[in-house]
Amino acid sequence: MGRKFFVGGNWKCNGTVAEVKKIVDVLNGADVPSAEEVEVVISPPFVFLPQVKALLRSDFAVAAQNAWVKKGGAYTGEISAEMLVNLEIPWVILGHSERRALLKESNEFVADKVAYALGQGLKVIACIGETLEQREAGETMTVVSEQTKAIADKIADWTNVVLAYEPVWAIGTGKVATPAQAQEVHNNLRSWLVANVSSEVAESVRIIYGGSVNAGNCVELAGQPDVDGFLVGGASLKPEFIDIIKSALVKKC
Ligand SMILES: O=C(CO)COP(=O)(O)O
Repeated sequence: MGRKFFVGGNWKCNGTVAEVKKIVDVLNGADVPSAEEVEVVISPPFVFLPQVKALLRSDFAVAAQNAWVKKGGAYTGEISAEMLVNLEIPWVILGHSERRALLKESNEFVADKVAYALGQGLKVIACIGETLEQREAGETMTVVSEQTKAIADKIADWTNVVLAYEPVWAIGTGKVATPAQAQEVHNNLRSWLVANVSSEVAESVRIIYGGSVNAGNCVELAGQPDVDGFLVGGASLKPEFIDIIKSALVKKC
């Protein structure tokens, strides 16, 4: 097996130069499992990416929170995948539910972004997840498999993809999915990948969970066999993010 535990910190639209320095200082001083045991990726807003990249310890990587769907040009306000590559930013988060909901990014648009970013050599954290209404209507698997299918239809190689299952009802709400709820969806996603992509991809792709992860709930979630890590929002701005990184050690038990 050997899926390396993955912990991403999505800072969303937060931070000042001084706050960024403070968070990076905490990360740089932390005693965490080695890069063999956990892959840590920090995702500040675009404007802070060069600052974070310059200051951050070398065993942690950085990610952008978005990228334009094709080659740059006359797209005011957008940031292209080529620019991220030029700045040596290795990762990008795509399809976050906040962008899907607020900026009306469709499954197809997100999939086009994933395909384009991969084609430029970026590694992608691709986000999927259902709303509360969809969960209550029993549509969770339909929704997440449609989101995943849109991506699967447009990419041939999953090596540089991490799939982030982030139920919308759990994001920023303090209402975390139970370990059983997360495990069920992750396991179903793996079965979907077996049936629709390949058993090799199903076995090797990391499926991480996001939505109100904190120091208090991360260990139990990390203990689930199909939870390969986390995408953390609010808690990634706080020192407790270190404890979340350390939950990687649960996999060794
Ligand atoms: O959206 C998320 C990470 O991308 C999760 O956010 P919270 O951890 O703040 O719920």
